[in-house]
Order: sequence, then structure tokens, then C-alpha cells
Amino acid sequence: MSLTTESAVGHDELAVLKLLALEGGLEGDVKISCARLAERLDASNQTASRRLQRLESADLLERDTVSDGQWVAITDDGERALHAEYEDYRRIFETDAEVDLEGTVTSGMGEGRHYISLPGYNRQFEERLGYEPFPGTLNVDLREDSVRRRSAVSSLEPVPIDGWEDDDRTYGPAVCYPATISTSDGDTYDGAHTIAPERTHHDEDQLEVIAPDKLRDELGLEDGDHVTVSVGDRE
Ligand SMILES: Cc1cc2nc3c(=O)[nH]c(=O)nc-3n(C[C@H](O)[C@H](O)[C@H](O)COP(=O)(O)O)c2cc1C
Ligand SMILES: Nc1ccn([C@@H]2O[C@H](COP(=O)(O)OP(=O)(O)O)[C@@H](O)[C@H]2O)c(=O)n1
Ligand SMILES: [Mg+2]
Repeated sequence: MSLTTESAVGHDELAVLKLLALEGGLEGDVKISCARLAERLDASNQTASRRLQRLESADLLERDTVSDGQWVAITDDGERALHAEYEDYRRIFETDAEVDLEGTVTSGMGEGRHYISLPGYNRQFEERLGYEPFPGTLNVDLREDSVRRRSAVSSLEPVPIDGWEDDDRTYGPAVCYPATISTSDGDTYDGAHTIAPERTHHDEDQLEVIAPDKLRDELGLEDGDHVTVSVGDRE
């Protein structure tokens, strides 16, 4: 997360944002008075007011001042800032946990097949994942809450795939994590991996999965089908 000096939002301001969230600021407007906020922060009214101003200037908070206090609501950016803190704590306390990501199967651009088959990658898959993947990536359109939860995956132990080059061009690195895929019919496939290429045309909302087998055949998947991808080691 970027705590820039420009916006002057630092840990003191985030602590205020957390307090407001605890009072219900994520659900909608909550009414607060600077005096009460100051008391809870063990700071002066002026300090409390300045922190609120900074949060507002950084678009982390919306405010409406009335005669006996103010109504505040945490913005989407504010929620993201708090969520980044939350992920840090998750990383501290939940090492090696499994992260369940949910979404629907989707077709991509038909490029996965090409990249997965390249010898520079294929050699590494055999060595580091222990299998030659089916040529392609199963693309999963992640649900909004799973897009957010995705950052928790970085607390797990990754399998790195190095970048390489041939005579014509360079190929970027990628990061894999062991994964199990489950369908809504209750079928599961163990021994797959998520793969996140550093250079990709997809956004964070798209998860790509590789496996020794064609997952569409193994699990009878079609575009639009719901799947859960459990990322992380079960050992
Ligand atoms: C192992 C691997 C390496 C990749 N390396 C590159 C790369 O070097 N440059 C690039 O533009 N895209 C790279 N891609 C990303 C693909 O261009 C594409 O964004 C992605 O895999 C989606 O393909 P799909 O929509 O056909 O499933 C790589 C993909 C994979 C799976
Ligand atoms: N282990 C895998 C990898 C890809 N696939 C599918 O195989 C096809 C080729 O993969 P791709 O990445 O080149 O294609 P798109 O994901 O771009 O549609 C797609 O239909 C994937 O969904 C699969 O079923 N199982
Ligand atoms: Mg694909």
C-alpha cells in the first residue's frame, strides 16, 4: 500500500480510519464528534480534526459537517487501505493457511496454450511442479470478494518460475501455488497449480490454473460454471 507524503496519510490516520470502521463506517454514514474521537485517540481536538481532514483529502473518507458533529463514511479507497492492513496481519498470523478463491470458468485469449508449451517454461514445470502441464491455462473469473482475498495468497510458499530468453525475445517470470479445484457438483481435482505470469494481459480478477490434465474434461467444466480454487499446501 502506498502511504504517500503527498496525501499526508500515515499510520496515525489509518488508526482513525480503523476506529471509524469499528463504529460502522464501512456500512454507511456514522455520526461522530471531534471531541469524542479525540478522547478515544488520546489526542487534542485539533489533532483529531486534522487527521479527519487528511483522510478526506486522500479520498479515504467522506464527511458532512453538521452543527453538533459530523457524518462520515469510509470510501472504497478507504476500505482498500484498511484491507491492506488486514492482509498484513493475516500474513503475520496465518502463515501457510489455505486460501479459498471462488469464481466462474471463462475462456481467455487462447494464448495460455502457447506459453505453457514453450520449452523454457516446460522444463521448469517438470522440475519444480513435477509434471508436464496440459497445454493451456484454465481461466477463472474471480468473484469480487475473492479478488480481494487473493492478496492473502502471497503469505504462502510460492514455486517460482524464472524468466528466460531465446534468440528473438525475453519471457517473463511467473509464480505458482499448489491448488485443488472443486466444482459445485462436489467433484475435486487435487494436484493443480495457480500460475500468475508477471507479464499478462489479464487483471487481478482473472485466475489461471494449470494441471497435468485438461481440467474441463476431468471436471466436466464449461464457461460459466462455478469453481472453488483452494490455494495452498494441505500438508
Ligand atoms: C507461463 C506463462 C508465461 C507467460 N509469459 C508471458 C510473457 O513473457 N509475455 C507476455 O506478454 N505474456 C506472457 N504470458 C501471459 C499470456 O500472454 C496471457 O496473458 C495469459 O497467460 C492468458 O492467456 P489466456 O487468456 O489465453 O488464458 C505468460 C503466460 C504464462 C502462462
Ligand atoms: N489444465 C487445463 C488448462 C487449460 N484448459 C483449457 O484448455 C483450453 C486452452 O487453454 P488456453 O489458456 O490456451 O485458452 P483460454 O484460457 O485462453 O481459453 C481452454 O479451454 C482452457 O480452459 C483446461 O481445461 N485444463
Ligand atoms: Mg487460459
